[in-house]
Amino acid sequence: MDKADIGVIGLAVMGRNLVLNLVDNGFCVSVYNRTTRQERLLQEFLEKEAKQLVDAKKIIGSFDLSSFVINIKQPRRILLMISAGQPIDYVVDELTPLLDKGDIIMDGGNSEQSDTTRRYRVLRNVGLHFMGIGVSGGEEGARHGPSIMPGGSLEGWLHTKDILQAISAKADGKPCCSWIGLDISGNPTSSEGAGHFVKTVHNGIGYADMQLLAEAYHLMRDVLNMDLTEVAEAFDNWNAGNLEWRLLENTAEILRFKDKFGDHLVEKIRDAAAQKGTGKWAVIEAMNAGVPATVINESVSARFVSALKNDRVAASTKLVGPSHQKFDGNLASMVDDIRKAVQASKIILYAQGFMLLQESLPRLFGCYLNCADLAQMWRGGCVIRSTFLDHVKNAFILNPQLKNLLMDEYFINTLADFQMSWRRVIVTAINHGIPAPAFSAALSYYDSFRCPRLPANLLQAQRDFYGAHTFELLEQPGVFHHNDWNQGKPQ
Ligand SMILES: NC(=O)C1=CN([C@@H]2O[C@H](COP(=O)(O)OP(=O)(O)OC[C@H]3O[C@@H](n4cnc5c(N)ncnc54)[C@H](OP(=O)(O)O)[C@@H]3O)[C@@H](O)[C@H]2O)C=CC1
Ligand SMILES: O=C(CO)[C@H](O)[C@H](O)COP(=O)(O)O
Repeated sequence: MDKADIGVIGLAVMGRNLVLNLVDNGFCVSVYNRTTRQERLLQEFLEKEAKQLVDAKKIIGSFDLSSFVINIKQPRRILLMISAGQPIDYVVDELTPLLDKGDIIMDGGNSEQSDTTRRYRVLRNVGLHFMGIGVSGGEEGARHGPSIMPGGSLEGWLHTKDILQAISAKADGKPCCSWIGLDISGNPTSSEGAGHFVKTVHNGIGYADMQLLAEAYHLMRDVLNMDLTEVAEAFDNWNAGNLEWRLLENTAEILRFKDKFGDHLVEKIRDAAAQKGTGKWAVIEAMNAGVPATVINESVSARFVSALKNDRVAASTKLVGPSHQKFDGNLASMVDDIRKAVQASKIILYAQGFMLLQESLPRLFGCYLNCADLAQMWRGGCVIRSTFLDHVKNAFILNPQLKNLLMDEYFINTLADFQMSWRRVIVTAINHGIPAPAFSAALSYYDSFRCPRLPANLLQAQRDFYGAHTFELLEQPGVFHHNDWNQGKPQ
């Protein structure tokens, strides 16, 4: 029997679909799932999904790790699609003695960038190439073409590029998978945990994309009193307009979905959002980097607040909001204002996300990012894909040194056009006592960023008052002063 081109460990939702995708693309795959559920999962996979393939012989199942390894061509390319965290260390520890120098291990899960950097370094010392590759697109993406964000060992990439680009999504005929990590001259370089960091920020952006649509739905349902089918229609119209956005399309489908009782299922789902950690990691890194990623921050916090379901229900009987008012404006024009609030907030979100990436890659991994290439990578396959990314890509093509997307002409003009709608939406939300944390955080950032004189002079004076932390004068930047604010009086 021919040896496999690649091995995949982990046959849950992502792993099994990636295997099918690999076979569709002509690759022969060695597959393995660990002991506990191994027999059932592997047997089930081999007998059901794999059998339906035209070329089922291209899947070689193994019930032990050493046969799995022996069945792969050298240098071996092994993709881990298992739960992030300790399982990766367990499997890497088991695999390492079975491998030869020059073999490649790719972690396709949602691992934390610092873990990936640690594993990359340990494995490099024993002659193995480790790559952290962010994979996005869920089940459908894995099956038909995900967005893939590979980082880590450059040599590993040279041996896996053809496979990863073949199975990735394509946008405008180009693969949504290219190397993360450039040196100062723009040449590819090894990048430790950079691929997983990019995936983390991608997920943070995903949390905020979802939150913006959730806020739009909340306002339409509870202020505009729209039926969910009408909300779905509005989302479809936005999607058909200039906001072609997969999440919008999926959200409209969710809103329209009725259960066997003829009720909208979404209204029966407990309003307490879960999270596995990637959004939070993005916020933590933004804090470490000193980059204001306020829209992601509010989106992560909104999930935390939602999870306080019992406390919120109790508070709702005690804490008072504005008295109920009927919306007396023009419904169609408020729906359009909400669309513009979503789009304007999205611009702020992506400006913050790209700033976080540009600031963090050199600091954390000693490498740089081609932002236009990344926008292309996110253009297909992944959960945040939308035509909006074309504008992001164009902005970075026009100016590869662009530090903040808000300084791009297209975004300057769009924000100028949309800002009054955005303000009206937030005022309406406030007057009706409806939370709009992501819309509001985005607008506050916009107003702060365009404000030439913030009240931070007072913060500096306060710091100096209580802690002699010093301040600069407008006329003497770089020179630090301390003032005796209470002029010797005891405090
Ligand atoms: N689901 C999604 O939409 C997406 C998921 N991801 C990421 O991809 C990875 C895989 O996700 P998904 O397919 O959903 O599966 P899960 O995250 O549910 O992981 C299940 C797989 O991990 C294996 N596993 C768990 N613990 C161990 C261990 N200690 N040793 C060996 N194997 C172990 C399981 O084996 P067993 O069957 O024996 O329990 C199973 O194959 C995760 O990191 C996830 O965050 C990325 C993008 C999208
Ligand atoms: O990685 C993913 C998509 O690319 C995950 O599906 C998604 O982000 C899950 O995250 P959470 O459970 O925190 O909402």
